[in-house]
Amino acid sequence: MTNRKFFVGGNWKMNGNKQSIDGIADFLKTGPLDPNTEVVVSPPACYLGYTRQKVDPKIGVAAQNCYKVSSGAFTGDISADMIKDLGCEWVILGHSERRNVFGESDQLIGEKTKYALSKGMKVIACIGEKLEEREAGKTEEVVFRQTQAIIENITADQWPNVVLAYEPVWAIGTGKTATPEQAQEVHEKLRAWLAERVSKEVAASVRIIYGGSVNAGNCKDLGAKPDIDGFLVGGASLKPDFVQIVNARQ
Ligand SMILES: O=C(COP(=O)(O)O)NO
Repeated sequence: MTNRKFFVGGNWKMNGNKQSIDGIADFLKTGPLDPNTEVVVSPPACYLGYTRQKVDPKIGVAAQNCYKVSSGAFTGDISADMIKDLGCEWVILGHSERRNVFGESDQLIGEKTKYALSKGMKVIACIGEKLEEREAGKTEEVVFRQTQAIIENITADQWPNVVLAYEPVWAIGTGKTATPEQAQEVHEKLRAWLAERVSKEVAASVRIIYGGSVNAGNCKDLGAKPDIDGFLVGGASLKPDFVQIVNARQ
């Protein structure tokens, strides 16, 4: 295996309440969690402070989005400064639901990435093709285009604060998980592309994690692939099975 620390994120999306967060905090405390896995959970913005207080300090807390400036007339949005003010250091950017439900462009996601990193945040940057794009043989074209808009906003010293999440849209919330071979193929090609476009060092060190219907039953086979450095888990991160996913490499 590589020297990239295995990384498992739990994207709770627009789900939960204080009582359910208490339950998640409890099963995470019980674990036991593999100490060799970096764990980050991501609640809805209104529960960032509560979650930060409730979960073990060793577990990171991520916002599910943020805007591209520190403050101003942007009703309904939040900034990296506010996320940090709540003691949270991570933010997920470019999730396919932000792209396809809320219309976020590659350019906006790139600007958000630049801003969040400039404020010292750690970023989980999401990419992934739609089913029709895969069926049209455009997976690489789409993934490379999306990643280009992200990497051009990252300076060399900021790369340790970046995790890339490949989340094929057709696998998200559908139960149609990419096979370990399908996911490995994209991760391997993306890493080779990064070696050309950024550097061999960045390509070798950046974590590329997979998201899309990961569960306790498929996480070990996925996690055994050399270029799959972890997961960004949706539905299964709300349940105690999440502990098994965190421990996929054990
Ligand atoms: O969107 C996802 C994946 O969601 P699911 O695990 O529910 O497919 N991660 O950010």
